Amino acid sequence: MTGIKICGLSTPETVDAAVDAGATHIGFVHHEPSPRHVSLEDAAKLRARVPAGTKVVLLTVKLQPAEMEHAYRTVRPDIVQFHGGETVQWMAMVRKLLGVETWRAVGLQEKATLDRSRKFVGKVDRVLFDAPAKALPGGNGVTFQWSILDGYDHPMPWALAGGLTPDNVAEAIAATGAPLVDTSSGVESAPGVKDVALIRAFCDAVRSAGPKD
Ligand SMILES: O=C(O)c1ccccc1NCC(=O)[C@H](O)[C@H](O)COP(=O)(O)O
Repeated sequence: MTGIKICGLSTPETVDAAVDAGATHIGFVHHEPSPRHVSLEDAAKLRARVPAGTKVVLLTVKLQPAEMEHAYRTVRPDIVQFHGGETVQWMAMVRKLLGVETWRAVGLQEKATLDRSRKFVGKVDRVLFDAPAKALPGGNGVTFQWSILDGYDHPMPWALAGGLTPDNVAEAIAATGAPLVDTSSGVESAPGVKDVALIRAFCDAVRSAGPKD
């Protein structure tokens, strides 16, 4: 089955709705400029609601080493997602020292970026192909040209993000074969305000797209 990450959740009701709808991953954004920002303390409380079968992803943007460790120990996510141009060495160090799964977002505008993303093989556990950063590093609700991924022989686990909605996610899966899809803005009624009906519709649309390898 295609994995589903619902990102930028910030209330108990929407966390529960995403879990009930069948999300495989729940994302918490810890980045103050974002309308989806949650404090580490709130993220820890929300995290406690998530059952063991659903993975918790903590999004961070260029934290200092001590901040990163504090964030990890407070929230205890299953996965840390990097969104701020962190170096390969830094991400590999976090993965090793904290023993946590790590993902790296890659903004895709051209094929050459795909080739450059090969440097993450063996350094992080998954790359998340997203639209290029705008005002925010992520969560901008913008799609990128999925055809950039045509014929690409993925050398490591990956996920698709960027402007995915209940209306376009089945087409995105068919076009790219994404093993895991991620949405944030596409299941919101306003920036930072998640909509339970849209979360359910997104998860249903992914399932309707059928199983993927
Ligand atoms: O969502 C945010 O506000 C955000 C802020 C800072 C760094 C990353 C952020 N989101 C990262 C995600 O994984 C989003 O789900 C991904 O970029 C897709 O977002 P969208 O295009 O809105 O579906």
